[in-house]
Amino acid sequence: MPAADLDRAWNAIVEDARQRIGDQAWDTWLSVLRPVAADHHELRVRAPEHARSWIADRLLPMLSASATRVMERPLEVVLADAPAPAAGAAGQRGRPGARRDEPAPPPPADRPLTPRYRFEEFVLGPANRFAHAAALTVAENPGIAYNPLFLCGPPGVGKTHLLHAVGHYARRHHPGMRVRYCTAETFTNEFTDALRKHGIDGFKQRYRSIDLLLVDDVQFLMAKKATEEEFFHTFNALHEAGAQLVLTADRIPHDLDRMEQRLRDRFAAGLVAEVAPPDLATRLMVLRKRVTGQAVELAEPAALEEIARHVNSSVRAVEAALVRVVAFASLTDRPLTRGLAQEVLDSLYPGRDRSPGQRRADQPATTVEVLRATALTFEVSEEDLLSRRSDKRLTWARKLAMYVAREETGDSYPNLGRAFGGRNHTTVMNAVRGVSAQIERDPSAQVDLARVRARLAAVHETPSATTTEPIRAQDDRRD
Ligand SMILES: Nc1ncnc2c1ncn2[C@@H]1O[C@H](COP(=O)(O)OP(=O)(O)OP(=O)(O)O)[C@@H](O)[C@H]1O
Repeated sequence: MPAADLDRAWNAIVEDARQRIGDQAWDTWLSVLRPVAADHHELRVRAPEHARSWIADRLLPMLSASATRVMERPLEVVLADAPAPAAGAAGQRGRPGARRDEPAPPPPADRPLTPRYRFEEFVLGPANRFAHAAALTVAENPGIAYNPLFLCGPPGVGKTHLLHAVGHYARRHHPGMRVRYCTAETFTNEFTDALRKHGIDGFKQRYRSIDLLLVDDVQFLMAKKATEEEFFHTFNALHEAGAQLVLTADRIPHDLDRMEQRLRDRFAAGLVAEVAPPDLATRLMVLRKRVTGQAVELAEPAALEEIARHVNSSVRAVEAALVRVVAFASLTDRPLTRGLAQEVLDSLYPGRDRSPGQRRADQPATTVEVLRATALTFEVSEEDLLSRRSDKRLTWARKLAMYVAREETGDSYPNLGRAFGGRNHTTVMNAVRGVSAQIERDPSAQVDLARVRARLAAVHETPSATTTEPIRAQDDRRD
């Protein structure tokens, strides 16, 4: 086939494949494969040396299907013969774009376990007792009791805490055990990177030569076909070798609806333990524990009750409310009383204590309302918030809006990404985590948050109230 025809055919095949597989990992490879020749039955492509076997197993069958569709005849896509290694390069990995004398990068460092996330720090209650018992049993008898253990529930109820606790316990009580903690997002990024840069073998070695694998937020694997498939093989290899897997997700395996059935089945085959939002007594216990740990001066112990009653969605929300109340007391130099807690929380969560009907159904706000409230607070337009403009003040306003939208709507990161101008879910997730950390340590961030919330209350109660005076936000903006 002449070169021009070959290129045209190849572009059409790649386009067909891209539309069907739509996955970052495969997309990476589609862009580095090069067609070299074709006859009536075969189209030969050149692939980077270090990933030939992976491509042959995973990608070529799909490309052959696309080729057959596009060319309207059976056409198999195969690998062209590998070029002979250049003199002096024997044994080196052929990373695309890498200089020959450049050493392969070191494998990514393990994600550390958070020191505080231990069983001893975990407050028990009816909503988490079962999950806690299951996690402890697995930590005591890894690979024997329940495998995998699948912890699931809404945000902020302690799934990550329990996951890390299993890791801490295993490191302390089973010396020599190889433990690895990662998020599903890290797994995805490392996998994509391994494919693109330094070879899949090192990646497999890192994830398969361990005894305990702890993976957070596996819902992020959904709809990423190549990564899902790699995770499936990792899962099987570890399981067959008797290694323990502990996974967390924001829903039960059955509801991971955009994930392959075989992976959902694997997840559900061990023990599924749900964690629910904490009851009042647990919330109060968490607050007491945090206050003791931080030597906070309480003028009235009932202040904690006020916080526990006011905030009931998750332990994370309870902890954040405590931080805000303590910060307010110290900034205004006032004693930490029940009245002060009520005052602060009323401004942060306005309307929560009113009777239904007084406020517009007392329902959570929508993302559109959050955008409007943030735009008014920061005196920018909603288009600016959705745009790619990245000056410091606007970026902070955008991140804050993402954080409030996540808190208010509980919507998924991908959905929020779409609502915020078609951004990637990772951008939203990083923004939410960044803002969450920022408001823990920075009083002016708390003030900004309170102002957006106050504006949101007005926007929410009076949907047309978009022309009210903007509330000025703090001037020292964060990144
Ligand atoms: N029962 C508990 N006892 C003590 N602290 C808790 C408890 N549950 C949650 N926490 C604390 O609440 C915060 C949020 O918990 P964690 O990150 O584990 O939630 P999560 O369920 O994994 O949330 P996400 O799904 O958003 O990742 C952490 O600071 C954690 O230590």
